[in-house]
Amino acid sequence: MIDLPSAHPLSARRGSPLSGRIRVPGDKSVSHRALMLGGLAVGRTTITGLLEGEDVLATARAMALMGASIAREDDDASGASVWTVDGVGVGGLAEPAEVLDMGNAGTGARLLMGVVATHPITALFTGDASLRKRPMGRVIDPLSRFGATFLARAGNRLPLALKGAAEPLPVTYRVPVPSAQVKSAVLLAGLNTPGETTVIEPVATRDHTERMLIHFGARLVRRQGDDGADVLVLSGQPELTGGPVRVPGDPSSAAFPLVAALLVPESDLLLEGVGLNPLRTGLFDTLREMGADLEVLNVREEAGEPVGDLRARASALKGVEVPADRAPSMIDEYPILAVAAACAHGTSRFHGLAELRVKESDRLAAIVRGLEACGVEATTEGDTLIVKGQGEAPQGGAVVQVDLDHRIAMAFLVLGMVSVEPVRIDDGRAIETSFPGFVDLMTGLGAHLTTEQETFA
Ligand SMILES: O=C(O)C1=C[C@@H](OP(=O)(O)O)[C@@H](O)[C@H](O)C1
Ligand SMILES: C=C(OP(=O)(O)O)C(=O)O
Repeated sequence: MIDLPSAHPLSARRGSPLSGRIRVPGDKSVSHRALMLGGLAVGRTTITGLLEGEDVLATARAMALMGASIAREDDDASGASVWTVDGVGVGGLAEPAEVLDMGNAGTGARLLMGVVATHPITALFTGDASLRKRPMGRVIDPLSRFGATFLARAGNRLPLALKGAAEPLPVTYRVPVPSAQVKSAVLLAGLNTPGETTVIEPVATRDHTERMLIHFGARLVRRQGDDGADVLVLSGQPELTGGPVRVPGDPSSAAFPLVAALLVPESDLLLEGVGLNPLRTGLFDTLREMGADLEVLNVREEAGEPVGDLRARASALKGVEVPADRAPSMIDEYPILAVAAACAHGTSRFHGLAELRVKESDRLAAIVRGLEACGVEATTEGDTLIVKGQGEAPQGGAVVQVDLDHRIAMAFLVLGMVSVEPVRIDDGRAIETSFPGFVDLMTGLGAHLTTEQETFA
């Protein structure tokens, strides 16, 4: 998306009730990992339902530059994308002859640094203007302990050069911030390291890397440490075996049409095949606490991940208090939760949100700025976000600056679907990173989204 020439403003205003049955695109976290582990496996991995968003395509390009053979096949009978990856085997990555441009993707950049850190190759990493501002010290520190060396811009920012360790040393690392990206970078570095790599995780975060490592045949043991922290022990240099991977619908993407259906009067929406990994479902629990009419149906397991259908019907929501320990299970959902809170009766308080400051944008600041512009009182106290629910439709009538942040973009378009006056975002291009087809999908359900300037009051 960084190559597109000019901004692409979008407006949302009130449309019809949202009804029907939809599938959201594949899970972004699972898609990145499927490409990386498929590329490190022996034999062929066939990925069904891969997210074809910019973030994931950047990972596909990077893995191909290091020797994996990656191809897009015809869609399957249900219309899901099918990709094949012929891997090089753990330790078999080739030095990339070009810079690895990870675009907008923090996950792609940080996890791939983990993979490269224990291969005897040098790779140059960069990204778009958003990714170049994000902190990389959190992976540079543990990956250096394996013997990798880094040359990065001031403040440990991209672009950076990474020289992987020729003779990696096993590491025991206690993750200092609740971050699945940091945990995963260390585990992925442990893959090509002889002996055991140990990650200690005091606060549980999404475990897609662990599940997928086991799915590909790695030996990973999980136990509880004396202080209650999770201890993950990975045996290095396994032979990973390629095979089928089915990517569930992304719960973080499902959140946007789902909250829109709760807020737009008379809506009734079914979202099929949504990933329900318990370390990702904090938003759904929170919305139910707010009074949402939200049902989980037909729960099943696909390729090691729980999946189900979600039915959301328009609901009167009330304010809620969300404790800090729930944040990791819904870390990407606060922008859209804040929009739900803005429409609810009563004040909501969301605690423990420091990590939101280092996402694609400073999301705490972006949420407060956007809500205030739309006539909603919102503020922060330390790492707590406070939103004063209107109990009725917010005023809207603002242009919200997106700063290359897809979740801010989609959240404020949803606000525009219910507010008195339309809401406009200055640039919708970032939506392509995680939710290609968002505008068409929402429009097909009854939402009114347009690029036309004159619809903005
Ligand atoms: O591991 C992952 O796939 C992700 C982890 C989270 O980031 P952090 O690890 O920085 O919390 C999340 O915000 C991101 O969208 C995806
Ligand atoms: C934070 C996100 O992604 P990443 O860190 O991969 O850029 C996100 O998708 O909300």
